[in-house]
Amino acid sequence: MTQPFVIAVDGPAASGKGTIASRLAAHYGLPFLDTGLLYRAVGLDVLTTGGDLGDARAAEAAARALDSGRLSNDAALTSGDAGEAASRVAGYPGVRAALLDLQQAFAAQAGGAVLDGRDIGTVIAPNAQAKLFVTATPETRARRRWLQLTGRGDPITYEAMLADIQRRDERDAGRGAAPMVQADDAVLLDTTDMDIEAAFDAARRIVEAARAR
Ligand SMILES: Nc1ncnc2c1ncn2[C@@H]1O[C@H](COP(=O)(O)OP(=O)(O)OP(=O)(O)O)[C@@H](O)[C@H]1O
Ligand SMILES: Nc1ccn([C@@H]2O[C@H](COP(=O)(O)O)[C@@H](O)[C@H]2O)c(=O)n1
Repeated sequence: MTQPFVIAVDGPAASGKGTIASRLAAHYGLPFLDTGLLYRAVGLDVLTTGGDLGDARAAEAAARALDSGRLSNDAALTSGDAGEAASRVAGYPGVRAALLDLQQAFAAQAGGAVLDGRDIGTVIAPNAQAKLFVTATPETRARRRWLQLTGRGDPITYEAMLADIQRRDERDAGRGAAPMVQADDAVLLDTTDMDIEAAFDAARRIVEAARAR
């Protein structure tokens, strides 16, 4: 890939966007940022310092103080609690503003980048050359996340997982600040009936079509 190339991958929780995005990054030799980890880290920081997720100022302060270098290899960030905390703090415009420069700088790297999240194609990298909106039914996503979490010992039930996914979808799509929405120029990829291999192949074809434009 000779020209800078930005691939924006958005979609709801557990749709498989991170799996697809990291595989696209490896395939094209591009750096990858899972932007959900930023919001998860902020949410966890509020909780671990005894703060209140309902306190926008505390969340904004945590976002401004965030050390993005600590995002990899922190298993706590992938817990269900971190996901719930992330979606709470992600609704605060001050938190989103504090995390904006870091994400836009990542997207602006020479050569390009792959980012996944909720607002990559709409806010962070509106000029991205390839945009995907990855989705699947809530039941499919809940099952995938339930298998993932129970596989590592989390005792959550499928029913609780589905309720969590539905609550998060509503919050992410319904908030005023950078809501989760498919960008007008994003290609919808419904992975409900696809395994990981088929979903990656479909995503790669979408990116190839965008590169050829
Ligand atoms: N097409 C697929 N078929 C079956 N399982 C899948 C598929 N895609 C992803 N998975 C699995 O579903 C789980 C969630 O996938 P992933 O983490 O990629 O979702 P995500 O959309 O990035 O989630 P998050 O909202 O946490 O960012 C993982 O265990 C992953 O291996
Ligand atoms: N660009 C983004 C990325 C994430 N969020 C919020 O964080 C929560 C956790 O994200 P995961 O991708 O790790 O599930 C998510 O529910 C969003 O509320 C965001 O707002 N913008």
